[in-house]
Amino acid sequence: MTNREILASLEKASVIYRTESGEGRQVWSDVSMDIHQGEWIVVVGPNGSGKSTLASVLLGLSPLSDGQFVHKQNQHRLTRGVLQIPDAQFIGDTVQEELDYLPNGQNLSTEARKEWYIETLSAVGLTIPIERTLNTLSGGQKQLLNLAAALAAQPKILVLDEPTAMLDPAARNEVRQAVREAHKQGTTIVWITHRLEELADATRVVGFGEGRISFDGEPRAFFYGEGGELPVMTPCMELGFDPPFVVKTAIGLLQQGCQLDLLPLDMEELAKAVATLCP
Ligand SMILES: Nc1ncnc2c1ncn2[C@@H]1O[C@H](COP(=O)(O)OP(=O)(O)OP(=O)(O)O)[C@@H](O)[C@H]1O
Repeated sequence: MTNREILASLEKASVIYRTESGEGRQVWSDVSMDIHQGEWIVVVGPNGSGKSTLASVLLGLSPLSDGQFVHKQNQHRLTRGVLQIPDAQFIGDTVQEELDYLPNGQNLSTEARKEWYIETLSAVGLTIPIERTLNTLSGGQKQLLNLAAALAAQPKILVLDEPTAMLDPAARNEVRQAVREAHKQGTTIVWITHRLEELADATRVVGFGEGRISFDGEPRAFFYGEGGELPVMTPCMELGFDPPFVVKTAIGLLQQGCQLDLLPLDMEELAKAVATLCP
């Protein structure tokens, strides 16, 4: 797929969660994947298929029951992220305390640190006073604060578990922009989502089905299949997802016998593909 440096690898990894009654419940089996420097991996799959377990494993929160998680770098420096339940990640009581736990601001003068708080928060579009207590923030603000802290820690791999789930369209856009910026600076992205439009930036799609990786490849192959034939059942459909409008339109055109130079992933590409059909 790529010859870039491997930052971390899962090798035949399994996870068993213990239920309250003490029984073991296997939720992951035989999961293998390499995460390469500079990738933007979007992880999709139905509810309960094991996507959040990937976030927990990468962030060092869920131990493996079998297999290995191999990484050269200290895990704390390697991965940072945003979990689905924002409160689970807070350490401090106020916004300021939350940011003070990060090593980055600790050696700054008082003046420079004030600037740093503002910069860190504004990277995700937050303008809240740093004195605010965390329990007075909305769910979306908490999610953004966690993202701000994760970005400020400058991890090698940024792990995002449905980071836009509680956000309005403007805040979703802020998140997308902030993550794009981090990716441009070299951060590797692992983005878990149910929103297929969030595949737009992906270099690779990993699809989970029932605790196993059922697809691992490029976004175009995810949406249109790999055979180069008229798609009937694609990896996207096999995972139970309704393809986005752009993909459905392109498949409809192919079914009508149109030859498309490019299988489009977004509206701009669809417009270009349709334009080539016009005399
Ligand atoms: N702490 C836990 N203890 C027991 N079972 C768990 C625990 N966390 C997750 N599970 C189970 O593991 C399976 C995979 O869960 P996971 O949260 O990884 O799925 P998911 O794909 O992220 O789901 P969703 O899209 O609903 O967030 C599910 O069946 C879930 O019920």
